[in-house]
Amino acid sequence: MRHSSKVMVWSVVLVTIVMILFSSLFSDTAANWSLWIVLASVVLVGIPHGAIDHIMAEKIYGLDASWRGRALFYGMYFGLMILVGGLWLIQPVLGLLFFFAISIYHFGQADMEDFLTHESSGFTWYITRGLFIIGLIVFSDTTVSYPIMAKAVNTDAAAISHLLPDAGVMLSFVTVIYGSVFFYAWLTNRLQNGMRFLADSLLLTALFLFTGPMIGFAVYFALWHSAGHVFEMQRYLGEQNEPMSLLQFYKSAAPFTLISLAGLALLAAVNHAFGMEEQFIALMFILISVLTLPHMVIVDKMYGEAGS
Ligand SMILES: CC1=C(/C=C/C(C)=C/C=C/C(C)=C/C=O)C(C)(C)CCC1
Ligand SMILES: [Fe+2]
Repeated sequence: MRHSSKVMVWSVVLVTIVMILFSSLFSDTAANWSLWIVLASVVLVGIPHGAIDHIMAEKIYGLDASWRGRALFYGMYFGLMILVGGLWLIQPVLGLLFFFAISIYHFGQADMEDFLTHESSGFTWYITRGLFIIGLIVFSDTTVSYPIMAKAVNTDAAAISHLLPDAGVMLSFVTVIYGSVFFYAWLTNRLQNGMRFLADSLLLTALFLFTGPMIGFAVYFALWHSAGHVFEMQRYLGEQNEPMSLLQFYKSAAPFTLISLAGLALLAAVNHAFGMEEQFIALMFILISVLTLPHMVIVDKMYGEAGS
């Protein structure tokens, strides 16, 4: 997690601990609220963090404000969205696997920004970190995660649990891989802020084990991934002598956030009309995946440019 100040870091720790206590002490209420907590995370921070991609792209690719520059960006962005949407339509299982693959890379890349020394090239560490996060999301409570994944690929949860090894085995497996790979990274001086990385990993593990995939994801996505990302973009723009305040960030993010939310509302309305409320989270899941690929491409370029 990269955050701009100590106060931010401690606020994230505090919120995480409060959510862990809330889920443990009031587990029924937490379960009832979890969909709303995910929605709040996605709407208030998750979608806005991707909704300034057009501004980032302008800087990163040096696109000018000409029609040609704009057409290039939106053509690329929507083209990639349609590609992912098409994959979901034609081969939902591949759509799901592809989404997990890009989530692993994208989550891992953003998370490791603060913890890798400059000499180490990132890919292995990104993938290891991302695998751990997705492992926690998928296997921390499969009674919650499997039905959502099943809906997205038109099957039932039993089929998924039949296909995959036991969740406890999978969790231990990803934890052992994560632990050993990063122990090696630490031994070979590829890790910096090692103690903070350890604390960060333990806190995230506790978060998912105590709160499950929904609240765990909501907290991670808003406070680790998206907030960290916003600070990273602020740093990048600051280096380009174009500092961006938080208010400016939300203003710039407003148009595409609202368009995405309108899309989500449309999906919800169509679903409601067909009496398929429980599909909603699966649809939101697919919507996020469609938005993630172009976003990932731009963010990857940003990290490459920042040269970290
Ligand atoms: C499996 C699973 C989930 C996974 C969500 C993922 C994988 C989101 C990735 C988002 C990305 C990469 C955003 C980029 O900025 C949910 C919805 C928490 C619900 C429980 C089951
Ligand atoms: Fe992101």
